[in-house]
Amino acid sequence: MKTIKIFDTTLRDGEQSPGCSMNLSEKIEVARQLELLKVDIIEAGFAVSSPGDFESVQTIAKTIKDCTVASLSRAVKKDIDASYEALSQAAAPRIHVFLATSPLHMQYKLKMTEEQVLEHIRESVSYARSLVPDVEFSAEDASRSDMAFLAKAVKTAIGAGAKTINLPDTVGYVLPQEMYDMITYMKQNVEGVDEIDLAVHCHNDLGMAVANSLASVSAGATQVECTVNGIGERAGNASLEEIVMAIHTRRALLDADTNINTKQLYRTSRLLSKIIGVSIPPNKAIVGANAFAHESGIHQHGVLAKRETYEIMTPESVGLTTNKMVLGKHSGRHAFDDFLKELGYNLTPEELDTAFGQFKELCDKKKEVTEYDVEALVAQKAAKVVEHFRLKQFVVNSGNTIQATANITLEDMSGASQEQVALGDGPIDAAYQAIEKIVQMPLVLNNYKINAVSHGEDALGEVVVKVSSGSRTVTGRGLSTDIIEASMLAYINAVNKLLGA
Ligand SMILES: CC(=O)SCCNC(=O)CCNC(=O)[C@H](O)C(C)(C)COP(=O)(O)OP(=O)(O)OC[C@H]1O[C@@H](n2cnc3c(N)ncnc32)[C@H](O)[C@@H]1OP(=O)(O)O
Ligand SMILES: CC(C)C(=O)C(=O)O
Ligand SMILES: [Mg+2]
Repeated sequence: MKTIKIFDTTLRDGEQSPGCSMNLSEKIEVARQLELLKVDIIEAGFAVSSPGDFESVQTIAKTIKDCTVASLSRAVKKDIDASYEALSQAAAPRIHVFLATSPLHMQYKLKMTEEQVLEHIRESVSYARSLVPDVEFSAEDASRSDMAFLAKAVKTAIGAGAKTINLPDTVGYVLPQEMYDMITYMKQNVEGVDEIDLAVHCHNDLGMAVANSLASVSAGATQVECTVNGIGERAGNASLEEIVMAIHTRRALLDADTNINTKQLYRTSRLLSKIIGVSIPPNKAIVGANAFAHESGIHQHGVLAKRETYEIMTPESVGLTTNKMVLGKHSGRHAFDDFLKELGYNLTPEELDTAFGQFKELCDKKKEVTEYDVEALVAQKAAKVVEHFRLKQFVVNSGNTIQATANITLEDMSGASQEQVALGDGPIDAAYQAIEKIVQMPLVLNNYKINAVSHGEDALGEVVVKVSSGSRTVTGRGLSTDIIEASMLAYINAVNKLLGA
Protein backbone atom coordinates (compact mmCIF):
# COMPACT_ATOMS: atom_id res chain seq x y z
CA MET A 1 0.00 0.00 0.00
CA LYS A 2 1.35 3.47 -0.99
CA THR A 3 1.62 6.29 1.52
CA ILE A 4 0.33 9.56 0.09
CA LYS A 5 2.18 12.59 1.48
CA ILE A 6 -0.04 15.34 2.81
CA PHE A 7 1.33 18.81 2.08
CA ASP A 8 -0.62 21.34 4.10
CA THR A 9 -0.74 24.88 2.71
CA THR A 10 -3.26 26.37 5.15
CA LEU A 11 -0.69 28.90 6.31
CA ARG A 12 0.26 29.98 2.76
CA ASP A 13 -2.47 29.39 0.14
CA GLY A 14 -5.14 29.17 2.87
CA GLU A 15 -4.07 32.49 4.27
CA GLN A 16 -4.35 34.01 0.77
CA SER A 17 -8.15 33.82 1.05
CA PRO A 18 -9.76 37.12 2.01
CA GLY A 19 -10.59 37.27 5.72
CA CYS A 20 -8.31 34.37 6.68
CA SER A 21 -5.20 36.27 7.79
CA MET A 22 -3.47 35.05 10.92
CA ASN A 23 -0.93 36.68 13.19
CA LEU A 24 2.32 35.03 14.21
CA SER A 25 1.12 33.37 17.41
CA GLU A 26 -2.01 32.09 15.65
CA LYS A 27 0.12 30.60 12.86
CA ILE A 28 2.31 28.85 15.39
CA GLU A 29 -0.76 27.43 17.13
CA VAL A 30 -2.01 26.08 13.78
CA ALA A 31 1.44 24.72 12.88
CA ARG A 32 1.68 22.88 16.20
CA GLN A 33 -1.73 21.33 15.61
CA LEU A 34 -0.67 20.32 12.07
CA GLU A 35 2.33 18.60 13.62
CA LEU A 36 0.01 16.68 15.97
CA LEU A 37 -2.13 15.81 12.97
CA LYS A 38 1.05 14.41 11.43
CA VAL A 39 0.97 16.17 8.07
CA ASP A 40 4.16 15.45 6.12
CA ILE A 41 4.88 19.00 4.96
CA ILE A 42 3.75 22.37 6.32
CA GLU A 43 4.00 25.24 3.86
CA ALA A 44 4.58 27.97 6.42
CA GLY A 45 4.43 30.97 4.08
CA PHE A 46 6.01 32.91 1.25
CA ALA A 47 9.10 34.29 2.97
CA VAL A 48 9.90 37.11 0.54
CA SER A 49 6.38 38.50 0.49
CA SER A 50 6.60 40.52 3.75
CA PRO A 51 8.67 40.79 6.93
CA GLY A 52 5.72 39.22 8.79
CA ASP A 53 5.66 36.21 6.47
CA PHE A 54 9.44 35.86 6.76
CA GLU A 55 9.16 35.86 10.55
CA SER A 56 6.37 33.26 10.54
CA VAL A 57 8.29 30.91 8.25
CA GLN A 58 11.37 31.41 10.45
CA THR A 59 9.53 30.81 13.74
CA ILE A 60 7.62 27.80 12.44
CA ALA A 61 10.87 26.36 11.04
CA LYS A 62 12.39 26.73 14.52
CA THR A 63 9.36 25.33 16.35
CA ILE A 64 8.27 22.37 14.23
CA LYS A 65 10.55 19.38 14.28
CA ASP A 66 8.40 16.46 13.09
CA CYS A 67 7.34 17.82 9.68
CA THR A 68 9.15 19.23 6.67
CA VAL A 69 8.67 23.01 6.61
CA ALA A 70 8.38 24.68 3.20
CA SER A 71 8.51 28.26 1.99
CA LEU A 72 7.19 29.38 -1.41
CA SER A 73 9.40 31.31 -3.84
CA ARG A 74 8.98 32.68 -7.32
CA ALA A 75 11.58 31.47 -9.78
CA VAL A 76 13.88 34.34 -8.81
CA LYS A 77 17.04 34.43 -6.72
CA LYS A 78 15.84 36.92 -4.13
CA ASP A 79 12.75 34.81 -3.29
CA ILE A 80 14.83 31.64 -3.01
CA ASP A 81 17.37 33.44 -0.80
CA ALA A 82 14.60 34.69 1.49
CA SER A 83 13.12 31.17 1.77
CA TYR A 84 16.54 29.70 2.46
CA GLU A 85 17.30 32.22 5.18
CA ALA A 86 13.88 31.86 6.82
CA LEU A 87 14.21 28.06 6.80
CA SER A 88 17.77 28.04 8.14
CA GLN A 89 16.76 26.49 11.47
CA ALA A 90 14.30 23.95 10.08
CA ALA A 91 14.93 20.28 10.84
CA ALA A 92 13.79 19.47 7.30
CA PRO A 93 13.62 22.56 5.06
CA ARG A 94 11.98 22.57 1.64
CA ILE A 95 12.27 25.39 -0.89
CA HIS A 96 9.18 25.46 -3.07
CA VAL A 97 9.80 27.21 -6.41
CA PHE A 98 6.98 27.91 -8.84
CA LEU A 99 6.63 29.25 -12.36
CA ALA A 100 3.63 29.20 -14.67
CA THR A 101 3.65 27.00 -17.77
CA SER A 102 0.30 27.76 -19.44
CA PRO A 103 0.24 29.86 -22.65
CA LEU A 104 -2.00 32.47 -20.97
CA HIS A 105 0.26 32.97 -17.97
CA MET A 106 3.47 32.87 -19.98
CA GLN A 107 2.29 35.40 -22.57
CA TYR A 108 0.30 37.91 -20.52
CA LYS A 109 1.63 37.64 -16.98
CA LEU A 110 5.27 36.56 -17.23
CA LYS A 111 5.84 37.90 -20.74
CA MET A 112 8.22 34.99 -21.34
CA THR A 113 8.65 32.57 -24.21
CA GLU A 114 8.60 28.82 -23.63
CA GLU A 115 12.40 28.79 -23.88
CA GLN A 116 12.74 31.53 -21.27
CA VAL A 117 10.41 29.66 -18.91
CA LEU A 118 12.46 26.47 -19.26
CA GLU A 119 15.63 28.47 -18.63
CA HIS A 120 14.15 30.07 -15.48
CA ILE A 121 13.09 26.64 -14.21
CA ARG A 122 16.58 25.23 -14.80
CA GLU A 123 18.31 28.18 -13.11
CA SER A 124 16.00 28.62 -10.15
CA VAL A 125 15.63 24.93 -9.28
CA SER A 126 19.38 24.27 -9.50
CA TYR A 127 20.08 27.39 -7.44
CA ALA A 128 17.60 26.21 -4.76
CA ARG A 129 19.20 22.73 -4.89
CA SER A 130 22.60 24.29 -4.25
CA LEU A 131 21.16 25.51 -0.94
CA VAL A 132 18.98 22.62 0.30
CA PRO A 133 18.48 18.99 -0.73
CA ASP A 134 14.68 19.15 -0.75
CA VAL A 135 13.32 21.31 -3.59
CA GLU A 136 9.78 21.25 -4.95
CA PHE A 137 8.90 22.75 -8.30
CA SER A 138 5.32 23.75 -9.16
CA ALA A 139 4.24 24.37 -12.72
CA GLU A 140 1.58 26.97 -12.00
CA ASP A 141 -1.57 26.54 -14.13
CA ALA A 142 -0.27 23.11 -15.18
CA SER A 143 -3.76 21.86 -16.00
CA ARG A 144 -4.23 24.53 -18.70
CA SER A 145 -0.74 24.02 -20.12
CA ASP A 146 0.13 22.30 -23.36
CA MET A 147 0.92 18.75 -22.20
CA ALA A 148 4.00 18.33 -24.41
CA PHE A 149 5.46 21.62 -23.12
CA LEU A 150 4.51 20.73 -19.54
CA ALA A 151 6.39 17.45 -19.92
CA LYS A 152 9.47 19.44 -21.00
CA ALA A 153 9.10 21.71 -17.96
CA VAL A 154 8.80 18.71 -15.63
CA LYS A 155 11.84 17.07 -17.23
CA THR A 156 13.82 20.31 -16.84
CA ALA A 157 12.91 20.63 -13.17
CA ILE A 158 13.81 17.00 -12.46
CA GLY A 159 17.08 17.47 -14.34
CA ALA A 160 17.83 20.53 -12.19
CA GLY A 161 17.33 18.51 -9.01
CA ALA A 162 13.69 18.91 -7.93
CA LYS A 163 12.56 16.08 -5.65
CA THR A 164 8.88 16.87 -5.92
CA ILE A 165 7.03 18.09 -8.99
CA ASN A 166 3.65 19.66 -8.38
CA LEU A 167 1.07 19.99 -11.16
CA PRO A 168 -1.56 22.43 -9.87
CA ASP A 169 -5.04 23.01 -11.17
CA THR A 170 -4.48 26.64 -10.19
CA VAL A 171 -7.87 27.93 -11.31
CA GLY A 172 -9.98 24.87 -10.48
CA TYR A 173 -10.90 24.38 -14.13
CA VAL A 174 -10.46 20.75 -15.08
CA LEU A 175 -12.53 17.64 -14.40
CA PRO A 176 -11.25 14.51 -12.61
CA GLN A 177 -10.63 12.60 -15.85
CA GLU A 178 -8.40 15.42 -17.11
CA MET A 179 -6.32 15.37 -13.91
CA TYR A 180 -6.03 11.61 -14.26
CA ASP A 181 -4.89 12.01 -17.88
CA MET A 182 -2.35 14.72 -17.01
CA ILE A 183 -0.66 12.55 -14.35
CA THR A 184 -0.75 9.53 -16.66
CA TYR A 185 0.79 11.58 -19.48
CA MET A 186 3.70 12.68 -17.27
CA LYS A 187 4.26 9.14 -16.02
CA GLN A 188 4.36 7.86 -19.60
CA ASN A 189 6.38 10.67 -21.16
CA VAL A 190 8.89 11.97 -18.62
CA GLU A 191 11.88 9.91 -17.75
CA GLY A 192 12.74 9.91 -14.05
CA VAL A 193 9.24 10.84 -12.93
CA ASP A 194 8.96 7.64 -10.88
CA GLU A 195 12.04 8.62 -8.84
CA ILE A 196 10.41 11.80 -7.51
CA ASP A 197 7.09 12.66 -5.84
CA LEU A 198 4.41 13.77 -8.27
CA ALA A 199 2.10 16.17 -6.47
CA VAL A 200 -1.20 17.89 -7.18
CA HIS A 201 -2.64 21.12 -5.82
CA CYS A 202 -6.29 21.56 -6.79
CA HIS A 203 -8.50 24.59 -6.39
CA ASN A 204 -12.22 24.42 -5.87
CA ASP A 205 -13.66 26.90 -8.37
CA LEU A 206 -16.01 24.25 -9.79
CA GLY A 207 -16.30 22.33 -6.51
CA MET A 208 -13.98 19.70 -7.96
CA ALA A 209 -10.82 20.10 -5.83
CA VAL A 210 -11.18 16.92 -3.77
CA ALA A 211 -12.41 14.79 -6.68
CA ASN A 212 -9.54 16.05 -8.85
CA SER A 213 -6.98 15.28 -6.14
CA LEU A 214 -8.34 11.75 -5.72
CA ALA A 215 -8.34 11.12 -9.47
CA SER A 216 -4.67 12.16 -9.44
CA VAL A 217 -3.92 9.72 -6.62
CA SER A 218 -5.57 6.96 -8.67
CA ALA A 219 -3.29 7.88 -11.57
CA GLY A 220 -0.17 7.72 -9.40
CA ALA A 221 0.29 11.09 -7.66
CA THR A 222 2.09 10.58 -4.34
CA GLN A 223 1.62 13.99 -2.70
CA VAL A 224 -1.57 15.97 -2.28
CA GLU A 225 -1.59 19.66 -1.39
CA CYS A 226 -4.56 20.83 0.61
CA THR A 227 -5.78 23.09 3.41
CA VAL A 228 -7.74 22.66 6.61
CA ASN A 229 -11.45 23.36 6.01
CA GLY A 230 -10.57 23.90 2.33
CA ILE A 231 -9.66 27.58 2.78
CA GLY A 232 -7.60 29.19 0.02
CA GLU A 233 -7.67 31.50 -3.00
CA ARG A 234 -11.19 32.26 -4.29
CA ALA A 235 -13.34 29.12 -3.72
CA GLY A 236 -10.49 27.53 -1.79
CA ASN A 237 -8.16 24.56 -2.04
CA ALA A 238 -8.91 20.87 -1.68
CA SER A 239 -10.00 20.26 1.90
CA LEU A 240 -7.46 18.28 3.91
CA GLU A 241 -10.00 16.47 6.06
CA GLU A 242 -12.01 15.36 3.01
CA ILE A 243 -8.94 14.13 1.13
CA VAL A 244 -7.61 12.28 4.15
CA MET A 245 -10.87 10.60 5.07
CA ALA A 246 -11.66 9.74 1.45
CA ILE A 247 -8.29 8.02 1.10
CA HIS A 248 -8.60 6.40 4.52
CA THR A 249 -12.17 5.18 4.03
CA ARG A 250 -11.49 3.87 0.50
CA ARG A 251 -7.90 2.72 1.12
CA ALA A 252 -8.59 -0.78 -0.16
CA LEU A 253 -9.78 0.56 -3.50
CA LEU A 254 -7.00 3.17 -3.79
CA ASP A 255 -4.33 0.88 -2.36
CA ALA A 256 -3.11 3.94 -0.49
CA ASP A 257 -3.29 5.64 2.90
CA THR A 258 -1.73 8.67 4.62
CA ASN A 259 0.32 9.21 7.78
CA ILE A 260 -2.39 11.45 9.23
CA ASN A 261 -3.68 10.91 12.76
CA THR A 262 -7.31 11.18 11.70
CA LYS A 263 -8.46 11.54 15.33
CA GLN A 264 -7.01 15.07 15.27
CA LEU A 265 -9.06 16.16 12.24
CA TYR A 266 -12.06 17.58 14.09
CA ARG A 267 -9.89 19.44 16.57
CA THR A 268 -7.74 20.91 13.82
CA SER A 269 -10.76 22.10 11.89
CA ARG A 270 -12.32 23.75 14.98
CA LEU A 271 -9.04 25.40 15.93
CA LEU A 272 -8.64 27.00 12.51
CA SER A 273 -12.28 28.06 12.41
CA LYS A 274 -11.95 29.71 15.83
CA ILE A 275 -8.71 31.48 14.88
CA ILE A 276 -9.86 32.94 11.56
CA GLY A 277 -13.44 33.49 12.71
CA VAL A 278 -14.90 31.62 9.75
CA SER A 279 -17.54 29.14 10.80
CA ILE A 280 -17.87 25.67 9.31
CA PRO A 281 -21.10 25.05 7.37
CA PRO A 282 -23.18 22.40 9.20
CA ASN A 283 -23.28 20.18 6.11
CA LYS A 284 -19.49 20.29 5.53
CA ALA A 285 -18.17 16.77 4.98
CA ILE A 286 -16.23 15.20 7.89
CA VAL A 287 -16.21 18.19 10.26
CA GLY A 288 -19.62 19.91 9.83
CA ALA A 289 -22.01 19.79 12.80
CA ASN A 290 -24.35 17.50 10.84
CA ALA A 291 -21.67 15.19 9.41
CA PHE A 292 -22.52 12.52 12.01
CA ALA A 293 -26.05 13.66 12.95
CA HIS A 294 -29.26 11.85 12.09
CA GLU A 295 -32.72 13.40 12.31
CA SER A 296 -34.84 11.28 9.98
CA GLY A 297 -36.72 8.44 11.59
CA ILE A 298 -35.77 5.85 8.98
CA HIS A 299 -32.07 6.70 9.29
CA GLN A 300 -32.22 6.83 13.09
CA HIS A 301 -33.90 3.44 13.17
CA GLY A 302 -31.23 2.06 10.83
CA VAL A 303 -28.32 3.51 12.82
CA LEU A 304 -29.76 2.27 16.12
CA ALA A 305 -30.03 -1.22 14.62
CA LYS A 306 -26.61 -1.16 12.87
CA ARG A 307 -24.50 2.00 12.66
CA GLU A 308 -23.06 1.15 9.24
CA THR A 309 -26.49 1.41 7.60
CA TYR A 310 -26.05 5.18 7.38
CA GLU A 311 -22.47 5.87 8.52
CA ILE A 312 -19.44 5.10 6.35
CA MET A 313 -16.91 6.27 8.95
CA THR A 314 -17.05 6.30 12.73
CA PRO A 315 -17.29 9.66 14.47
CA GLU A 316 -14.43 8.48 16.71
CA SER A 317 -12.16 8.14 13.67
CA VAL A 318 -12.22 11.92 13.14
CA GLY A 319 -12.02 12.79 16.81
CA LEU A 320 -15.65 13.04 17.85
CA THR A 321 -16.89 11.09 20.85
CA THR A 322 -20.16 9.95 19.33
CA ASN A 323 -22.69 10.47 16.58
CA LYS A 324 -25.75 12.61 17.23
CA MET A 325 -29.41 11.68 17.15
CA VAL A 326 -31.33 14.90 16.62
CA LEU A 327 -34.97 14.79 17.56
CA GLY A 328 -37.05 16.77 15.11
CA LYS A 329 -40.06 16.71 12.84
CA HIS A 330 -38.55 13.92 10.72
CA SER A 331 -37.83 11.60 13.64
CA GLY A 332 -39.61 8.33 14.27
CA ARG A 333 -40.78 6.33 17.29
CA HIS A 334 -37.58 4.26 17.61
CA ALA A 335 -35.33 7.27 18.17
CA PHE A 336 -37.95 9.00 20.35
CA ASP A 337 -38.24 5.93 22.58
CA ASP A 338 -34.45 5.52 22.71
CA PHE A 339 -34.04 9.17 23.69
CA LEU A 340 -36.62 8.84 26.48
CA LYS A 341 -34.97 5.69 27.78
CA GLU A 342 -31.69 7.60 28.03
CA LEU A 343 -33.48 10.23 30.09
CA GLY A 344 -34.76 7.45 32.37
CA TYR A 345 -38.37 7.21 31.12
CA ASN A 346 -39.79 3.77 30.33
CA LEU A 347 -43.17 4.34 28.71
CA THR A 348 -45.83 1.79 27.93
CA PRO A 349 -46.63 1.45 24.20
CA GLU A 350 -49.82 3.53 24.73
CA GLU A 351 -47.97 6.27 26.62
CA LEU A 352 -45.32 6.28 23.94
CA ASP A 353 -47.98 6.70 21.23
CA THR A 354 -49.54 9.66 23.02
CA ALA A 355 -46.23 11.35 23.77
CA PHE A 356 -44.99 10.75 20.20
CA GLY A 357 -48.16 12.31 18.73
CA GLN A 358 -47.70 15.39 20.95
CA PHE A 359 -44.04 15.53 20.05
CA LYS A 360 -44.82 15.61 16.31
CA GLU A 361 -47.36 18.42 16.87
CA LEU A 362 -44.76 20.39 18.82
CA CYS A 363 -42.18 19.89 16.05
CA ASP A 364 -44.56 21.47 13.55
CA LYS A 365 -44.79 24.55 15.79
CA LYS A 366 -41.21 24.93 17.01
CA LYS A 367 -38.06 25.16 14.87
CA GLU A 368 -35.87 23.38 17.38
CA VAL A 369 -37.21 20.91 19.90
CA THR A 370 -34.87 20.47 22.86
CA GLU A 371 -34.51 17.63 25.35
CA TYR A 372 -36.28 19.90 27.85
CA ASP A 373 -39.31 20.11 25.54
CA VAL A 374 -39.42 16.35 25.29
CA GLU A 375 -39.09 15.94 29.04
CA ALA A 376 -41.83 18.47 29.61
CA LEU A 377 -44.08 16.58 27.21
CA VAL A 378 -43.53 13.27 28.86
CA ALA A 379 -43.93 14.66 32.32
CA GLN A 380 -47.21 16.22 31.07
CA LYS A 381 -46.55 19.36 33.05
CA ALA A 382 -45.67 22.03 30.55
CA ALA A 383 -49.10 23.34 29.74
CA LYS A 384 -50.71 23.03 33.14
CA VAL A 385 -48.55 25.10 35.45
CA VAL A 386 -50.57 27.03 38.06
CA GLU A 387 -49.22 30.56 38.42
CA HIS A 388 -48.52 30.86 42.15
CA PHE A 389 -46.31 33.82 41.28
CA ARG A 390 -46.24 36.13 38.27
CA LEU A 391 -43.59 38.68 37.31
CA LYS A 392 -45.04 42.16 37.76
CA GLN A 393 -42.06 44.47 37.38
CA PHE A 394 -38.32 44.55 37.72
CA VAL A 395 -35.32 46.87 37.72
CA VAL A 396 -31.90 45.26 37.34
CA ASN A 397 -28.63 47.18 37.40
CA SER A 398 -25.23 45.87 36.50
CA GLY A 399 -21.89 47.18 35.30
CA ASN A 400 -18.19 46.50 35.53
CA THR A 401 -17.70 48.94 38.41
CA ILE A 402 -20.77 48.12 40.55
CA GLN A 403 -22.21 44.99 42.09
CA ALA A 404 -25.34 43.83 40.28
CA THR A 405 -28.61 44.61 42.04
CA ALA A 406 -32.16 43.53 41.31
CA ASN A 407 -35.43 45.01 42.53
CA ILE A 408 -38.21 42.53 41.72
CA THR A 409 -41.95 42.64 42.27
CA LEU A 410 -43.98 39.44 41.94
CA GLU A 411 -47.75 39.14 42.20
CA ASP A 412 -49.06 36.15 44.14
CA MET A 413 -52.29 34.19 43.54
CA SER A 414 -54.33 36.59 45.67
CA GLY A 415 -53.19 39.53 43.52
CA ALA A 416 -50.95 40.96 46.26
CA SER A 417 -47.57 42.39 45.21
CA GLN A 418 -44.38 41.34 46.95
CA GLU A 419 -41.17 43.29 46.41
CA GLN A 420 -37.56 42.35 47.26
CA VAL A 421 -34.10 43.72 46.52
CA ALA A 422 -30.96 41.56 46.26
CA LEU A 423 -27.31 41.78 45.28
CA GLY A 424 -25.66 39.13 43.13
CA ASP A 425 -22.71 38.03 41.03
CA GLY A 426 -24.18 39.50 37.88
CA PRO A 427 -27.72 40.58 36.98
CA ILE A 428 -29.24 37.12 36.68
CA ASP A 429 -27.86 35.95 39.99
CA ALA A 430 -29.17 39.14 41.66
CA ALA A 431 -32.63 38.60 40.12
CA TYR A 432 -32.69 34.95 41.20
CA GLN A 433 -31.70 35.91 44.78
CA ALA A 434 -34.55 38.44 44.93
CA ILE A 435 -37.07 35.86 43.62
CA GLU A 436 -35.84 33.32 46.18
CA LYS A 437 -36.43 35.88 48.97
CA ILE A 438 -40.01 36.45 47.78
CA VAL A 439 -41.01 32.80 47.33
CA GLN A 440 -39.28 31.82 50.60
CA MET A 441 -38.16 28.38 49.55
CA PRO A 442 -34.61 27.02 49.16
CA LEU A 443 -33.78 26.81 45.46
CA VAL A 444 -30.77 25.33 43.72
CA LEU A 445 -30.06 26.25 40.10
CA ASN A 446 -28.61 23.12 38.47
CA ASN A 447 -28.52 24.18 34.86
CA TYR A 448 -29.05 27.33 32.83
CA LYS A 449 -29.25 27.44 29.06
CA ILE A 450 -30.00 30.28 26.70
CA ASN A 451 -30.89 29.98 23.00
CA ALA A 452 -31.91 32.45 20.35
CA VAL A 453 -35.15 31.12 18.89
CA SER A 454 -35.36 33.70 16.09
CA HIS A 455 -32.87 35.87 14.24
CA GLY A 456 -31.93 39.54 14.08
CA GLU A 457 -31.72 42.32 16.64
CA ASP A 458 -35.18 41.53 18.05
CA ALA A 459 -34.40 37.81 18.39
CA LEU A 460 -36.35 36.05 21.09
CA GLY A 461 -34.18 34.57 23.80
CA GLU A 462 -35.36 31.31 25.32
CA VAL A 463 -33.97 30.46 28.74
CA VAL A 464 -34.34 26.95 30.12
CA VAL A 465 -33.35 26.24 33.73
CA LYS A 466 -33.23 23.16 35.89
CA VAL A 467 -34.05 24.05 39.48
CA SER A 468 -34.21 21.83 42.57
CA SER A 469 -35.88 22.30 45.92
CA GLY A 470 -35.31 19.45 48.33
CA SER A 471 -35.53 16.21 46.39
CA ARG A 472 -37.55 17.63 43.48
CA THR A 473 -36.06 18.95 40.27
CA VAL A 474 -38.05 20.69 37.58
CA THR A 475 -37.43 22.44 34.30
CA GLY A 476 -38.53 26.06 33.85
CA ARG A 477 -38.75 27.97 30.60
CA GLY A 478 -38.98 31.70 29.81
CA LEU A 479 -39.17 33.57 26.53
CA SER A 480 -38.54 37.27 25.92
CA THR A 481 -36.61 39.63 23.70
CA ASP A 482 -34.89 40.72 26.95
CA ILE A 483 -32.63 37.92 28.14
CA ILE A 484 -32.75 39.08 31.80
CA GLU A 485 -36.54 38.94 31.66
CA ALA A 486 -36.44 35.53 29.93
CA SER A 487 -34.15 34.34 32.73
CA MET A 488 -36.56 35.53 35.44
CA LEU A 489 -39.58 34.03 33.66
CA ALA A 490 -37.81 30.67 33.44
CA TYR A 491 -36.98 30.75 37.15
CA ILE A 492 -40.53 31.74 38.14
CA ASN A 493 -41.91 29.02 35.86
CA ALA A 494 -39.75 26.49 37.73
CA VAL A 495 -40.88 27.87 41.11
CA ASN A 496 -44.54 27.54 40.08
CA LYS A 497 -43.93 23.93 39.05
CA LEU A 498 -42.25 23.18 42.38
CA LEU A 499 -45.11 24.80 44.28
CA GLY A 500 -47.68 22.90 42.23
CA ALA A 501 -46.02 19.59 42.85
C1 LIG B 1 -1.00 30.65 -7.60
C2 LIG B 1 -0.44 31.27 -6.40
O1 LIG B 1 -0.97 31.11 -5.35
S1 LIG B 1 0.94 32.18 -6.58
C3 LIG B 1 1.24 32.89 -5.03
C4 LIG B 1 0.36 34.05 -4.84
N1 LIG B 1 0.62 34.66 -3.59
C5 LIG B 1 0.93 35.94 -3.48
O2 LIG B 1 1.05 36.65 -4.46
C6 LIG B 1 1.05 36.47 -2.09
C7 LIG B 1 2.35 37.18 -1.83
N2 LIG B 1 2.71 38.12 -2.85
C8 LIG B 1 3.29 39.32 -2.60
O3 LIG B 1 3.45 39.73 -1.46
C9 LIG B 1 3.78 40.11 -3.76
O4 LIG B 1 3.02 39.77 -4.91
C10 LIG B 1 5.30 39.86 -4.01
C11 LIG B 1 6.08 40.43 -2.84
C12 LIG B 1 5.60 38.39 -4.15
C13 LIG B 1 5.74 40.55 -5.28
O5 LIG B 1 5.33 41.87 -5.23
P1 LIG B 1 5.72 42.92 -6.38
O6 LIG B 1 7.18 42.87 -6.60
O7 LIG B 1 5.13 44.21 -5.98
O8 LIG B 1 5.07 42.34 -7.73
P2 LIG B 1 3.54 42.07 -8.10
O9 LIG B 1 2.95 41.17 -7.09
O10 LIG B 1 2.81 43.35 -8.35
O11 LIG B 1 3.70 41.32 -9.49
C14 LIG B 1 4.24 40.04 -9.54
C15 LIG B 1 5.58 40.05 -10.29
O12 LIG B 1 6.16 38.74 -10.15
C16 LIG B 1 6.28 38.11 -11.45
N3 LIG B 1 6.05 36.72 -11.24
C17 LIG B 1 4.87 36.10 -10.95
N4 LIG B 1 5.09 34.80 -10.73
C18 LIG B 1 6.41 34.60 -10.89
C19 LIG B 1 7.22 33.46 -10.78
N5 LIG B 1 6.68 32.29 -10.42
N6 LIG B 1 8.53 33.57 -10.99
C20 LIG B 1 9.09 34.77 -11.33
N7 LIG B 1 8.35 35.89 -11.44
C21 LIG B 1 7.03 35.80 -11.23
C22 LIG B 1 5.22 38.81 -12.29
O13 LIG B 1 5.48 38.64 -13.65
C23 LIG B 1 5.41 40.24 -11.78
O14 LIG B 1 6.62 40.70 -12.34
P3 LIG B 1 6.92 42.25 -12.68
O15 LIG B 1 6.88 42.97 -11.37
O16 LIG B 1 8.27 42.24 -13.28
O17 LIG B 1 5.83 42.68 -13.61
C1 LIG C 1 1.96 28.36 -6.09
C2 LIG C 1 1.11 27.27 -6.59
C3 LIG C 1 1.49 25.95 -6.01
C4 LIG C 1 -0.33 27.53 -6.30
O1 LIG C 1 -0.72 27.89 -5.21
C5 LIG C 1 -1.29 27.26 -7.37
O2 LIG C 1 -0.88 27.03 -8.51
O3 LIG C 1 -2.50 27.31 -7.07
MG1 LIG D 1 -2.89 27.57 -4.98
